[in-house]
Amino acid sequence: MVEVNGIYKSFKSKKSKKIEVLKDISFEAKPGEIYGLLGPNGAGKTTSLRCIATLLKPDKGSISVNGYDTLKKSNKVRSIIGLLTSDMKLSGNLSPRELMQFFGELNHLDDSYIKTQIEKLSEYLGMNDFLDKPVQKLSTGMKQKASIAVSILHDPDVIIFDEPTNGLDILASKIVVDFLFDFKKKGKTIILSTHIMSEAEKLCDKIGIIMNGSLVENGTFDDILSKYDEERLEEVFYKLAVERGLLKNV
Ligand SMILES: Nc1ncnc2c1ncn2[C@@H]1O[C@H](COP(=O)(O)OP(=O)(O)OP(=O)(O)O)[C@@H](O)[C@H]1O
Repeated sequence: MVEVNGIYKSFKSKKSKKIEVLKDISFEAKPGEIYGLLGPNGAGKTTSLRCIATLLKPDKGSISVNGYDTLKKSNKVRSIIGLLTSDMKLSGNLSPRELMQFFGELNHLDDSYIKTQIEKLSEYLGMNDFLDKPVQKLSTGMKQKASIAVSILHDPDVIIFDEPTNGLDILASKIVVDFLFDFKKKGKTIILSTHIMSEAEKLCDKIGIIMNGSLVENGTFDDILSKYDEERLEEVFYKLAVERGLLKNV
């Protein structure tokens, strides 16, 4: 369970000007639920996810993960979550197996547990053919699978995935989508960001639409669609963007 309560976050520009990128963001995601954070480029999706994952500290507000406050119990929170971000780009000579071993050791996991998880995840994500190849020789989809395997090696209860299908072809995307459904069935709490509306419609139980750092909608699809009297989320998104001056009404 993840509860985000009224968080604000600002960064300093080069001229020391304060830029507020998150303004009063609140939402929650429960076990067995996929929550999708949607928004245009620069809206604040990654910043929100980084705050939940304890990589950034909100200026105001609070976040709890399975009841643990992300500021007061950050180590505990890190042990509960699996984080996948676009800046986790894998490179170098290590193979997926070696990377999983390395990150497992870094997280103080038991060696026999690491080995069992490597076998299990490799089978599960279809990585057997490239488990021992250097990451730098892998395709984008293969690298993404390896990143996912690394992020969930410790069998986290909460999964935070920033644009998990970014750059993947339709087949590789399907593997990621199937994996997310499977994890949802296992009762995990999943929060993901995307700007692919169709993906959100297919995957998410609840969504939050974030624009210019504010959560402008938060709820189930049906609730949001009926509120705007639309059949497609895309149309709602355009309406909201026009209202906020992000898109011209043509
Ligand atoms: N470390 C930082 N320092 C200064 N500004 C930052 C920093 N990180 C993010 N920002 C700014 O915060 C805003 C929100 O960025 P964020 O990465 O959260 O957006 P996003 O919704 O994930 O966008 P995208 O879809 O393009 O990935 C942007 O204007 C970005 O330039």
